[in-house]
Amino acid sequence: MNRPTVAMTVAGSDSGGGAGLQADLHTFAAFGVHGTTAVTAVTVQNTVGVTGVHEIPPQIVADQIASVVGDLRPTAVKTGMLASAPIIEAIATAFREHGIGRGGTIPLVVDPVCASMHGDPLLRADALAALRDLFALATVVTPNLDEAALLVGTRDQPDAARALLALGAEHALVKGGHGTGPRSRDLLTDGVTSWWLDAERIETGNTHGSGDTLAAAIAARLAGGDTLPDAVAVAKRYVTRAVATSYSVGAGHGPVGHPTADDPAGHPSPVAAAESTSAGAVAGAPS
Ligand SMILES: Nc1ncnc2c1ncn2[C@@H]1O[C@H](COP(=O)(O)OP(=O)(O)O)[C@@H](O)[C@H]1O
Ligand SMILES: Cc1ncc(COP(=O)(O)O)c(N)n1
Repeated sequence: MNRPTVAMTVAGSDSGGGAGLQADLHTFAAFGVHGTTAVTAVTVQNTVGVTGVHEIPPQIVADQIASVVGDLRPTAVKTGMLASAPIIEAIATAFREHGIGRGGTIPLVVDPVCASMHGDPLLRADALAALRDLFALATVVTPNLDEAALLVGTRDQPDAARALLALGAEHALVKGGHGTGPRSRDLLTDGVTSWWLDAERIETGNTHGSGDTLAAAIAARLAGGDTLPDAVAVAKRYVTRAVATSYSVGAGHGPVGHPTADDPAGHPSPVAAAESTSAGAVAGAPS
């Protein structure tokens, strides 16, 4: 019997279905990956904003991780909304115990979610230090420009990336979705090689869940065995299609779409430097 590739998201629930673990599961499904979850918080959320947060007890979050890893054996993990310092600390301990992240065998994508696109907080203000500590386990950390400013004090992509690597992340992917100009450029670096992942900026207010979708797509590809730069190149192409297929629902910001991926996880199609260059990425020294 064929067994599917398995990935796990450690994230919050968005009752509006556009972001959080709902976006992650849509993304995993689009890549043909079986998605599993450890829920950190339940948000009361729609397309207009977040009006409530219920945090899950830290031990229950850790137990979900142990339960899933012990049975379904995910081959990549991503994190999204983590809510509080005690939850982050319980997750970090569970990750170390189960070989998730640097020093282990299971790659880890840390999307350092701090607020919703409406500006509603999704992380307690006193949890920033715990979140920074988690970066030492990350195969890649994927802040947007606002999160980069909050976490490392700069919106300059190369400067932010360097600061994130100094905190222990193996790779930094500083996203440019919140920038200005006709292109939406993300910077990936491991400190030696850097890649600008460049795509057209699509004119739409419906980008709810774009960051979650990018990070989940990276995790889906890592779960299928891609290298990190290959996974990011495929994921960037995917999120551009996701934004292009976004739609209006509700009165506020609609979600990105989740079209079937061109490159399902588990079916390697190496993209590395050569092909990602043709997709708009440029490899070179950090600048
Ligand atoms: N309007 C857009 N057109 C094309 N790509 C976009 C657009 N907005 C965001 N992206 C891309 O979606 C991904 C998520 O970016 P960003 O919006 O910065 O993160 P977040 O959702 O965490 O705030 C990035 O790859 C970014 O370049
Ligand atoms: C539970 C949860 N997780 C993550 C986000 C971030 O998504 P966005 O930046 O698109 O609002 C969110 N709004 N809700």
